[in-house]
Formats: sequence, structure tokens, C-alpha cells
Amino acid sequence: MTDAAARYISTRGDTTPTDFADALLRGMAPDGGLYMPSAWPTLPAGATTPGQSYVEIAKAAMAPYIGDALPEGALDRALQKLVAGFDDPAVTPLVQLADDLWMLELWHGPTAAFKDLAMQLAAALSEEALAASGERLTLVTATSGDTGAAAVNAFANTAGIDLIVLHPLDRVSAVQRRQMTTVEADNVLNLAIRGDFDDCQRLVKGLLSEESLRERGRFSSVNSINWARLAGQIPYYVSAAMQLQAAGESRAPTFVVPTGNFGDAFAGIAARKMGLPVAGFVAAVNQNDALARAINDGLYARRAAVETASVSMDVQAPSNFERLVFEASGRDPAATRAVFEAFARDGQTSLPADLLVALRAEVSAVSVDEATTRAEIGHAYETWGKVVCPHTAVALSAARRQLNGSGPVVALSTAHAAKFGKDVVPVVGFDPDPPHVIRALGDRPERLTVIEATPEAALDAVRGFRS
Ligand SMILES: N[C@@H](CCOP(=O)(O)O)C(=O)O
Repeated sequence: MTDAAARYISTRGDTTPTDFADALLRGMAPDGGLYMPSAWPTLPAGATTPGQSYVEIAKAAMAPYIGDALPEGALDRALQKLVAGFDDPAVTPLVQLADDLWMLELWHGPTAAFKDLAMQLAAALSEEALAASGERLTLVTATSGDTGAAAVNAFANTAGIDLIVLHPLDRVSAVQRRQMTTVEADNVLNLAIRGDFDDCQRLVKGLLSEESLRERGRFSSVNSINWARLAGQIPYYVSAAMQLQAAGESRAPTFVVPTGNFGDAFAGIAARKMGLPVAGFVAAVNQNDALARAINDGLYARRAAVETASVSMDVQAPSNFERLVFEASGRDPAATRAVFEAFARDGQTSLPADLLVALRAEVSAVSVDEATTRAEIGHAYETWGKVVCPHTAVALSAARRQLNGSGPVVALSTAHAAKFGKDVVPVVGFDPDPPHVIRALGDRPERLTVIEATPEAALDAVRGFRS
């Protein structure tokens, strides 16, 4: 019998429980909710034995979520492929910046952003899941820059899988856009949407519930609405804790996570649910602060996203907030449904007082403005000689406010600064040295199609692609 951690239920409570492979190939639950493991597994000893490699940690941490849903050895093969694409032996090295202040570098992979860690696995595991059934898979994915780049890299030219990426027109960095649009792959379609990331994510969710598209075969998403994306982000929290221990630090860390769609932060919360000792989580958002206002003021309200230097976090309706509400409500699907149906219908909803207390026990949230982000890029360079991207700067600014001598604070560094030259160069005064994966982009021509942010336009584009 499959363990509870490998059975997936919906946050909205109206879906037949299913296994990892099906949750992976569906992306979202049919009732409009998000898949969650029906119970949290305990972190196996293999993940926390000193001296383990990233592959060993990830295998132990992820296997309970997969159970027997994939062919024998699928996770091993996926992990070997993942680490082969990283340019650091630690995969996600932890760097000390000052007393109690650490930075977890998550950008040593093929698109120089943290998304590679789960996306490369999602691609390999999707292929394994499809090999057994021989089905065809179409993926639709919304991006504010990094997810799309990682998805294109991971899925380009994969037999049996088509990938359609929706990014907000002119609202991703030039490098992010070129990582998506210069790849020569007939199975990839780039759609530039006249709107913001939240429009892209809304269109993706609409497409996933569009029955007429089922003719194409399986239809899913590789946004962090897909549980497999979160499962692939849990191991680096465990790895960071192990690296701290190896450095002689025995106190539990506080993780500061630069936050957009809240998938990364929720993966950390999942690691803690599995038993990883963590003192706290801080979600650091930019001026798009819907999540911070919800947690700090109790009002979850939709506003148009503003453009910031940390473009990948220009999100005002963070999808994984639904998973947090589900968990904080004691896994109550009716309470979760009430919050997100009201938000969808009215554009805002007040969170009940008891829910708010439980949310704050899981995570705190701070918003960092643009001037502070710029100042933090300068501070990181002047103080530690580190050229950091704007997202990392948001995290570092929030992390430095957490330092109170009570334990280590780990800021997640989510992307290489060279992806965001427009905002980094004016502060540090030079072009950050790009890793070879960015240099290799060269000046190849770009391929993208511009469409309006309407369900009809999105549906037409998808129907017209390789059907
Ligand atoms: N920050 C993201 C937005 C989508 O996030 P995801 O984790 O749900 O894929 C991006 O860079 O696209």
C-alpha cells in the first residue's frame, strides 16, 4: 500500500486522492485546488547523516513523496542528470558573509537561477512517468522570468512533451527573455502576454481547466502549483542545514526567502514539517506586497503588479499562499475554499483571526522597497565583495534585520546577478561576469508571439500549436 505522503489530496477537498505521477502530469487538482501530500513524511535519517552529497540528501528527502508511482530507479537517474548540469560540487553552496549571516547560492545550474534545481528533476521525472503510459504531455507555464527560462532549458526537444510559456511582455529581463526565446526547439512556444505575471498565471489556470484541450493528451503546468516543483526544492533546505552543521553551527537557522509565487518558501516549510530544525521563515517580498499585507494586516487584496528590479517577484496573487492557508487552517478544505473563492470573486478577503495566528506561526513577511534593494546591492559589493541580483538583495536586506545573536540567518540567493545587468550595473559600476551558460546565449534570433491577456487569445494560441 502507498504511504500517505505519496497520496495527493486537493486543498479544495473535492478530488479523488491520487499518486505522484498523476499529480505531476495534472499540475493542478481537477477541483481547482492544489495537490498536497495527504500526510507529511518524516525526514529519513539518510538525509541528515553528516557528509551526505546533494544527491543522497535529495534522494532521501524526495523518495517518500514519490512512493512507487514511477519506474524503479527514476529518482536516481533524475538526480544524476540534475547534478551533472551544475558547476559547483556542493550544487547549492552555502557561503558565510558575516557573523551569523549566510547566503545559499542556488544559481549554479543551466539557467543560473534556483528554478533549475526542481525543473531539471520535473523534466526527467515527467519523461519517466510518460514512458510507462506512452501518453503525450502539453505543459503550460506562467513566468515572470526565471521559471520560463528553466522550463525551456529542461524541456526543449523532449520527445512527447510540448511546452508553452507565457511571460509578461517587456516585464522580464533581457537575459531571461533570451534564455526563453533563442532556444531552437519545435516543441517550445513562447507567448508574450500584454499584461503582468498574475495575468499569465490566471490564463494558465484557465487553460488547465479547459476540457476541450484534453484531446491533446495530458495537460499540465510546471509552475510551482505543481507539487513536483516543490518536492524538488525541499532538498536544498536540508543541504543548507547540513552545511551549517559541518561548519560547526548547532543552532537552528532562520531562512529568508525572496518571494514571488511563494513556492520556494513553502518548500522550506515542507522541510520543517518533515522534521528539519528551523527557527523561522521570513518571506521577503518587493513592493508587490500582497502576501506581506495578508500576513501582517490580515487583508488579502489584489492590486496590479508594479514593475521592480526584482522582476521575478512581481507577483500579487502568490499561488502557493493557498497551500499555506490549507496547512494553517488545520487542512480544512472548506476554510481554504472560502478564502480563495472570495479573493477570486471580490478581489479581496479578510482572513479570520485564528487563521492569521496560525499563518504567522509558519512564516513572517517583510516588504523591501526599490531604494533599499539598490542600496543592498551596493552594500553587498562594498562589504563582502559579492555582486548580487536584486532578488538576493531583497533577501539580504530582510536577513540583516533578523540578526539578533540568537542563531544563523540564511538568505537564499536565487539568481546570478548577470541576469539582471540593467539594475545591477548602475550600482556596482561594471558588468557582472556572466557564467558560461549566459555567455553561450550569443546573439541567436528570438522567437515569440505577442497576444492579449484574454482566455480566448490564450486558447487560440494553444490550439494552434502543434495540434
Ligand atoms: N518567480 C517566478 C514566477 C513563477 O513561479 P513558480 O515558482 O510558480 O514557477 C518566475 O521566475 O517565473
